[in-house]
Amino acid sequence: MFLEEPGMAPSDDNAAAAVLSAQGLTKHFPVRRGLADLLARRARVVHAVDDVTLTLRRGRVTALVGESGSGKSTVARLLSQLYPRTSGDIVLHGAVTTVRGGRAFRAYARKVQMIFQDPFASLNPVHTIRYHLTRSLRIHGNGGRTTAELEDALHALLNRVHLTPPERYLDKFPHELSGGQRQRVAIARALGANPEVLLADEPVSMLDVSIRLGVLNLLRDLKERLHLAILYITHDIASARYFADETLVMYAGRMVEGGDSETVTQRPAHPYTRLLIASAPDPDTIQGSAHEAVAHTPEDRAGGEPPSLIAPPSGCRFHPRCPAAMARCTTELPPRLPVGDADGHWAACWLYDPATVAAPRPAPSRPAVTA
Ligand SMILES: Nc1ncnc2c1ncn2[C@@H]1O[C@H](COP(=O)(O)OP(=O)(O)OP(=O)(O)O)[C@@H](O)[C@H]1O
Repeated sequence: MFLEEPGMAPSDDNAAAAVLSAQGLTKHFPVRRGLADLLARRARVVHAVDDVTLTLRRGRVTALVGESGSGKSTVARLLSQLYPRTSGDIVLHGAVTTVRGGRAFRAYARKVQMIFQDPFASLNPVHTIRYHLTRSLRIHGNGGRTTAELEDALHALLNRVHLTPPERYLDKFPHELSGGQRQRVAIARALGANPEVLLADEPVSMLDVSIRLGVLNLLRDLKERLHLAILYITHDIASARYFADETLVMYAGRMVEGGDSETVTQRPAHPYTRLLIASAPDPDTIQGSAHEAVAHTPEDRAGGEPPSLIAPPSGCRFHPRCPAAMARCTTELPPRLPVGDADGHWAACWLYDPATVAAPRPAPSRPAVTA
């Protein structure tokens, strides 16, 4: 059997073991030069991802949350080594790993698999489910030596994603399945590699609301049974609370907050995380307020547009939209600062600098309206 049997609970130590991490991961995309650029002899770049550090652990889901264009998909593509990085390290089981196609990429992909947002586009319409899964099993050396072993492996994959009985699905074409079933096939195909890491880029955002929960529950089941390390990319912070152990928040290419999901979603510290939550209310009200200078008002929710990533704001990239911005936010990049007493909760925000806390409260940069 190439997949681990269910019911093998990992020890706490194993559950927390780091599998894949990013350290200072940075990706700048070159911008095609126009006449003005040529005359000025300048080469501009899109700062899609800057200095992202995160760790994916065995048997844990890490959510990466942020609005459209914040760099989430680029992080996933960097971690899957589909894109070369501008700088920073990707560390797999303690070793810095750089692969550029060929055999090394295949060996890497055996451990790190990606699931894409669109199950309609990710499966080839002219091939059956059997073809897609057989290909994955064979490429990764998990197809067995005989036809019977291959058939067993195919059945195991479909059982694993709860498409049962497998024979009902194996010879179907993608268009004969629903969106949720297709996404399950895409997940099964990823599992054909017997990976340790799943990078799931908005895996449910294109599915009907009614079937999203089923697919998230399946991913959770895989995390628990196969002890997968899962990166769950979403713009829906409420689903991160439900599904992820840890939540990381990105804004304009940078990580701005992180911690266990319950803390980040219920006691958000960074003004941007508060804005995200205010604009996508959780059914349970958000309790507590780490800093009362940030008002939850409709004005705050509507507060402006994400910045240009070609010329991102200096200092904290959120400062032009931030209701609590101070002078230093416009020039100094805030480091990760610990927040409150929840273990591991941090925010890249000067509000949590002990020097700021000790100083007299600054006036907000724009009028705060009391709700
Ligand atoms: N291949 C590319 N070339 C140039 N710019 C790119 C490329 N891919 C992404 N970008 C830019 O990088 C920034 C981050 O994009 P990315 O797709 O990673 O964000 P995202 O948070 O995943 O957004 P979405 O939820 O809409 O997918 C955006 O400004 C985007 O336009």
